[in-house]
Amino acid sequence: MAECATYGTVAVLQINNPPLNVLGHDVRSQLMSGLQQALQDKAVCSIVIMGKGQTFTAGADVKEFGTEKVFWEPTLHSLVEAVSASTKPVVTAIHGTTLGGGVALALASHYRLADSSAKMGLPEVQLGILPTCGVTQRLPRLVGLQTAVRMVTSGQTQSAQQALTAGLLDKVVTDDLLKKAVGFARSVDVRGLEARRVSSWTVPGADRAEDVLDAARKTLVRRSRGAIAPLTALQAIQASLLPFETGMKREAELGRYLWTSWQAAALRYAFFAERTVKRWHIPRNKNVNYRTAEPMDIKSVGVLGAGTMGVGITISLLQAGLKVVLTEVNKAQLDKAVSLIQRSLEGKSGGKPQPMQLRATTDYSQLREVDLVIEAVFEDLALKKKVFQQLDAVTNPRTILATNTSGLDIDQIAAATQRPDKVIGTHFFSPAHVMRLLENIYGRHTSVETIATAMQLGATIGKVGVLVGNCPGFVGNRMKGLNFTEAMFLLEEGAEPQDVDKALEEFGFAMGPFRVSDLAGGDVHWRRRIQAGLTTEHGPPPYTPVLYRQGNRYSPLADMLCMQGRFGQKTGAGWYRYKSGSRTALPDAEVHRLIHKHRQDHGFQRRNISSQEIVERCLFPLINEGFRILEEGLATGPQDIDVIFLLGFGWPRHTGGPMYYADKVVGLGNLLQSLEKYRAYHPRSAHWVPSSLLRKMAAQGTSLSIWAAGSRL
Ligand SMILES: CC(C)(COP(=O)(O)OP(=O)(O)OC[C@H]1O[C@@H](n2cnc3c(N)ncnc32)[C@H](O)[C@@H]1OP(=O)(O)O)[C@@H](O)C(=O)NCCC(=O)NCCSC(=O)/C=C/CCCCCCCCCCCCC(=O)O
Repeated sequence: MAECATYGTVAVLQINNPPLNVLGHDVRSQLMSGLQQALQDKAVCSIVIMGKGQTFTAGADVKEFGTEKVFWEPTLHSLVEAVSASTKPVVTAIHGTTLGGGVALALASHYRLADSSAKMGLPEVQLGILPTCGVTQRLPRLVGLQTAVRMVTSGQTQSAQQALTAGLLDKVVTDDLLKKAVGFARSVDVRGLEARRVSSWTVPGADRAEDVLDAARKTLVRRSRGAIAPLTALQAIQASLLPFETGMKREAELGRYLWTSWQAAALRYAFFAERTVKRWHIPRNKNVNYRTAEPMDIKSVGVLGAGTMGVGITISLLQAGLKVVLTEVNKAQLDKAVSLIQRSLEGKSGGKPQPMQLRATTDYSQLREVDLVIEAVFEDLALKKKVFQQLDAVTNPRTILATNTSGLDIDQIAAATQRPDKVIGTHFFSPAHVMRLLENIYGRHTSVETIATAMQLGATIGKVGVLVGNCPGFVGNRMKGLNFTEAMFLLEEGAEPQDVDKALEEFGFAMGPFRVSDLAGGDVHWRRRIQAGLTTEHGPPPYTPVLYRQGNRYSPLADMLCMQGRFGQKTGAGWYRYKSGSRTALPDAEVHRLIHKHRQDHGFQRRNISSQEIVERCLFPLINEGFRILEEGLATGPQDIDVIFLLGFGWPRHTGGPMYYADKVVGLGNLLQSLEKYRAYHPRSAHWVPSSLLRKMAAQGTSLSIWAAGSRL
């Protein structure tokens, strides 16, 4: 856990708790006793604290957070204070990615050394808590308010060089950190120790503090969208302007407030959910799971289609060091894509992709030898089936064929080939090189090897792969679609697009559904509705009631906009209007007139609709659908659904995701009651009928977390 050794007059305490040296209770205990021994040993003049293996330490053990263990002595706080109070100089030697509590230990030490490849960060606000243990008090004294605010409130990591420039490190070294740290520790003089205690320093630039803090507060109010940790952390940093002990008390007070908040619990859940989804199984056949599966080795990938998605996918693959054959029948489109890809990679790595790594071609037969193909052509079932037939003919029979469809039937696409076991959905989210989610969809015949390979590919390219079953829209779009459906009903009943967007943005989404629709392009879903027979390019299908389709209430408002060519930002008009070259959504009188006339034509009585009703009506049907998805065995567990929404649809992370939010914030009983209430008002919408799983769980008074713990392997 922690090993102690002496090198002449230097005692070295090395954390050894693989894989990430997290500071659980055992590690803390051993570090504390190592420190005490070193302090008592007359032969020891200085002390080095460092880590073995991958990293110095990834910080506190987050698995302890929900338990009492975090308060067992020595707590992290006691350990950090013991380091700070040491009567012999302590040098912390950092390597790997050092986070949270690791930075707290470094700040309390008297000297800080790092390997040149090290990174340092304070991700606590991402877990809904504060960097306590004196970090908010020592860091500003060391690096100034501005850098401290940036590090603490963003949670982003700094490179060793950046940390050195900021004053966080005393020295950056290359190679043999142990030897260099011991050499450094030998050179430091105990007589200078008092001056090295950061707690005795004052914050540099304190005269400009108000300006810095005001500017940070304004930015954070806008950015945090309801998350309380960043603004609370700012208050703790502000307290660093007070005497050290007073600031420490304030830090502890604010730390306790966040520690017990529901948002901290939700963010902790989100942290582990992202890691849990890699432990997938197929609910209807638990023998098919991550343990029994062996992925194929993927070295080269073909990408078919060089549109926006194809380009983003290609960038992700190249960045991970895979060979890519980008295929597109339209030469001009292909050339444009290659130049976009090169520009994007130059910006990131300072170098063009190696010519060997990216081959661009208009010739399908060049895909013959790749290990896996990702098809990213236009979202049209007939076209995809034709493309898969061609791919089946030209590629090696062992090649996996993946489709980037966002909701079409995987089984129908697979049926166009002679290798349905090697066909899978790999649904990337736009922009594909930025968004971290990869929704992987297995069909009826997809083999376990194919599933494992798609999941492995996700990890290789730095995405979080979530495995789901095949149904229209899969998990993400199937649930998300209901949110938009209700949003339009709200317009019919009296809300304006900006009212709906504002309510959901206040809930924590970066953008409400109408702004998202304008950004993505309303035509995408319009075409899908046309394909599904819900509408036509000229209005409702013949003999179809305007407000009722396929057994459910239907709003034609989005179709009406599309029929006018209002597809959103790209056409300068959608649910809002846009000035040329601008992305700012401006309310549009024409849209208001269209909605108003529609209300009059169909006898809707306009009424005031509260933000609460908007949020509930947009989110509760979506959550109810999540329960149906679990019931139908289309997702391994609620974590999978939550991760899809957190990483793919901008669901506010501090609420944990739709299923967590329903379970722990709304409460399943309350959710059921609300669904029943809205169902009574809106009997023609099947999405208000509560799922039987929800009913059962609400009746039993059980929770999704208990259900998930029992079902996950
Ligand atoms: C970048 C990483 C470090 C590594 O990434 P990667 O290599 O891809 O590995 P992963 O797959 O992510 O992780 C591998 C497994 O390790 C698990 N893991 C990772 N980090 C932790 C962790 N910190 N704790 C536990 N487990 C961890 C992960 O789940 C994987 O497990 P598995 O394979 O799935 O089983 C990456 O991992 C990463 O970014 N990790 C994040 C680490 C992090 O967030 N660190 C900061 C933790 S918070 C902290 O350190 C805070 C310290 C100060 C407060 C301490 C709390 C005290 C109680 C407060 C009481 C109230 C206040 C009172 C005030 C007072 O008195 O002071």
